[in-house]
Amino acid sequence: MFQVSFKRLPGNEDLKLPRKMSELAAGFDLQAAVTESVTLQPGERQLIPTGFSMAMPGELEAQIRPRSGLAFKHGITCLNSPGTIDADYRGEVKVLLINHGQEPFVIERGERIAQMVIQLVPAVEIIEVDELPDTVRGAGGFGHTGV
Ligand SMILES: O=c1ccn([C@H]2C[C@H](O)[C@@H](COP(=O)(O)OP(=O)(O)OP(=O)(O)O)O2)c(=O)[nH]1
Ligand SMILES: [Mg+2]
Repeated sequence: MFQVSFKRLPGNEDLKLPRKMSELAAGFDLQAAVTESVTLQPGERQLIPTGFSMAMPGELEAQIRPRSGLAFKHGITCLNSPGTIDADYRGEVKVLLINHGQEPFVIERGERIAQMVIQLVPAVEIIEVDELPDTVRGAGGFGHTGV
C-alpha cells in the first residue's frame, strides 16, 4: 500500500479532496476549484485548477484522465490525456480541458471534471547500443498487419 498525500490549498475548504466514487473505482474524481463559473466555448481549452497539490513516492505517477460521461454528453475531454503528474511536482494539480462539443459548456465550482489514476512507474536505466535484438515484427508498424 503506497501513501499519497493531498494538500488542500487555501480557500478550498469547501471542496472535497480527490475521492473514489465507488469502492473499486480506479480513479479519484477531481473537482473544479474555479472561483466563479467558467464557460468553455466550442474548440476552447482552459487550464482548470483543482485546489490541491500532492506528494507521492518516487515509484508512482498520477494520470489525469477524462470522465467518460462529460466526453459522451458534452464533448469535454482532457487535451493532454492522460496528463502526467510527476512525483516531484508540488504545484497545484490542474486539468487541461477542451470542449470538442458543439455547445458552450459551463464549469461550476465543485463540478467533477476529471479523474486521477495512480500508476506505478518502473525504475529504468537507459543504455545506448549500436544494435537492437531482432524480432519477427522488425520495423513493421502503423497497420502493417492489416486492418
Ligand atoms: O494535466 C496536467 C499535466 C501536468 N501537470 C503538472 C504536473 C506535472 O508534474 C507538471 C509537468 O507536466 P508535464 O511534464 O506534462 O509538462 P511539461 O510541458 O513537460 O512541463 P515541465 O517542463 O515542467 O515538465 O505539470 C498538471 O497539473 N496537470
Ligand atoms: Mg515534463
